[in-house]
Order: sequence, then C-alpha cells, then structure tokens
Amino acid sequence: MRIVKDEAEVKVPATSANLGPGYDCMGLAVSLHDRVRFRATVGKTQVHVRGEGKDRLPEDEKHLVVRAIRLGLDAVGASQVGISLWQENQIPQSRGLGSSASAIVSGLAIVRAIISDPQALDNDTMLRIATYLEGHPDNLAPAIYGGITLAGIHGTSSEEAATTKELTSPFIEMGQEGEDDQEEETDQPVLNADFPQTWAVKIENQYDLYPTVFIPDFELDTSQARALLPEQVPHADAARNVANAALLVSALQDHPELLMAATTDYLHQNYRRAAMPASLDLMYWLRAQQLPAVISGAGPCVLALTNVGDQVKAQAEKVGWKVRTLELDTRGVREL
Ligand SMILES: Nc1ncnc2c1ncn2[C@@H]1O[C@H](COP(=O)(O)OP(=O)(O)O)[C@@H](O)[C@H]1O
Ligand SMILES: N[C@@H](CCOP(=O)(O)O)C(=O)O
Repeated sequence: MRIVKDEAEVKVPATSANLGPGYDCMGLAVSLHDRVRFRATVGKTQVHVRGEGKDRLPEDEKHLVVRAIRLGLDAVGASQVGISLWQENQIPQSRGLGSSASAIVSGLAIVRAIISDPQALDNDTMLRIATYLEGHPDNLAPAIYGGITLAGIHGTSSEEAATTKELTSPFIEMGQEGEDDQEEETDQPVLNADFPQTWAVKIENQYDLYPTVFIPDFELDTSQARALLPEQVPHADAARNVANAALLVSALQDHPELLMAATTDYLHQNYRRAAMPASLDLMYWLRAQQLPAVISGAGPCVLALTNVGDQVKAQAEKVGWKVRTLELDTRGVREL
C-alpha cells in the first residue's frame, strides 16, 4: 500500500457507551469533538496538544493517536513514517466520554486519508483494528459511524464450538461415560489472526434526542472501573438486563416514553459505586424526577437521554457538576 498524501486533518466525536443496560455493546456519538492534524515528517515524532490533555498527554510514540496510526499503517501494509500531530481536544479524558476510543479512531482515519486505497480501511475494517487496541467496540462504533450504534464481537460459546456437527437421534443413547470429556476439534476458520471479528449496526432514531452530560472534575480510568465488575452476576439480573437492552433499541428508535423503563441496568453501574458515589447519587436523583439518566461509559460522567431543563441544570451546577446539553453527532469521524 502506498502513502499518497503527507498531510491530513480529521474530526472525531465524543461518545457515551452502555446507555444503561447496553454494557459493552451500545453507544452514541455527541457534538463534542477532537480535531487532529497530521503531517508526515522525516524527523522524530512530535505531538502538540491544545485543549483537553494539554501538558498531560505524552508527546511522543506513546501518544494513543500515534500508536493507532502505527498500527493502521502496519495493518494495511504501508510503510512507517515520521509523525507530527497537532491536536485540538474538546473531549474530557477519563470521564466516560470515550476519549481513548476517539483518539484511536482519529489515528486510523488519518491512515485512511493518506493511503492509495482508502477502501482497505473502510469503517468495518477500522472497527476491527480499533477494537484490537481498545478491547470493546461500544465507544468505537459511534465514533466511526456516528449516531446511535449497537456493536459486538462475533463469538462462539464453548458449548456451541464443542457440539458435533452430526444430527443425532433422540432415541439413541448419547454415549458412554467418559466420552463427553474429550473436546472435539472445530473446523471454525481462524480469520485474519489478531483482529477481532466485530459487527456494528446503527439504530435509526426517529425523534429529537438531546443528550445531556454531567461532567465532574474528577477522573476515573476505564480499566479501574472495569476491575470493579464481578466475574459472575445472578441469572435473574442477566435476564432483566437482556429485556431492558432489547426494549432500549425500540425506545431509542421511536418510543421516548419507554426510555425510563429501558435504561435500568443490572450489570455494571451499581458495582462501580465505590469509585464514583456522587455519580450514582446524581443518576438516581435524576431518575427520581423521571429523567432517563445513566452512567456515561465507565463513568464518572452521567448522561441523561433528554434535555433536563434549566432548573435541574442549575441545581446540578450549584453542587459542582458541569452540565452540557448536546446533540447527536450523526456523521462520526470525518476528514476535513
Ligand atoms: N485525545 C487523546 N490523545 C491521546 N491519548 C488520549 C486522548 N484521549 C484519551 N487518551 C488516552 O486514553 C486515556 C483515557 O482512556 P480511558 O481511561 O478509557 O477514558 P475515557 O473514558 O475518556 O475513554 C488517557 O489517559 C490517554 O492515555
Ligand atoms: N463498556 C465500557 C465503556 C467504557 O467507556 P469509557 O467512555 O469510560 O471509556 C465499560 O463500561 O467499561
């Protein structure tokens, strides 16, 4: 693959993942953006940051956009180059607004902008490569496609993988003791080695949705918030969560009146309370007023799936929350 341009500029939205019960699979893009300008150089990598992360983000090869560019170039078989970047960041970091996902997507979008065959890095391929770096696709999909998205990683349960492909008769005894212990080999092809097989679809939202984010002045690393989750959850909780996630798809499409019922989560929010008690308190305070609020991503931001109105906003601001009523970003990452 040839590099045909030595400059590019991209703009990428912030995202809010989970939306309550959609843990690791649902998300939406909002009108808050990072912009990144790239120039290929012969010298050492340099990064210039303005806005969020200034004086805190690394300015060398460790910078996440640089790492994504390097991975993207390798993935499409292009040669590596010296990198100069100028960032103008609006997305607060480590707050649950998907800043790391947006950084990865902007790096891959830069690669797409400078290579001879941009199709080699189409949105679906970009999602696979980005998920390899981020680990879960829920923020990445809205950052790439825009709007409200569902995304996941294809997989086969161990039971399904181990089951024989032969049709068996219900009248024949199913085998001698001990036989079940042997694992069957599967003929599932292993595709494209390291990059996960991801999928994503957009939810077509039919009404005006104004996501409101409540931003605290403290940070929480996503990895720290993930470490608080239990290995196992009660089966009844999993069942209720599946029902709500399914309902949420319909609520987001064209049933805003179902948003309150559909945004109750049983898998992650309460398990993370210890790391962000004020966020959980704010979320339940909003919900008590029939405002469909959830923890944004892994927190500590809170997201309300509606414009909360001036009075609620003023009360939250009074105790220290920064409140922004935003719009959906329906376009996702774009080249400028
Ligand atoms: N614009 C950016 N440029 C470079 N790296 C970034 C940027 N935004 C986030 N990161 C990296 O991602 C980390 C935050 O990721 P994470 O804990 O997942 O929080 P978030 O919820 O904001 O995605 C930062 O500490 C930084 O290393
Ligand atoms: N599903 C993830 C989402 C993390 O989002 P972020 O914006 O906090 O990075 C999780 O809940 O861990």
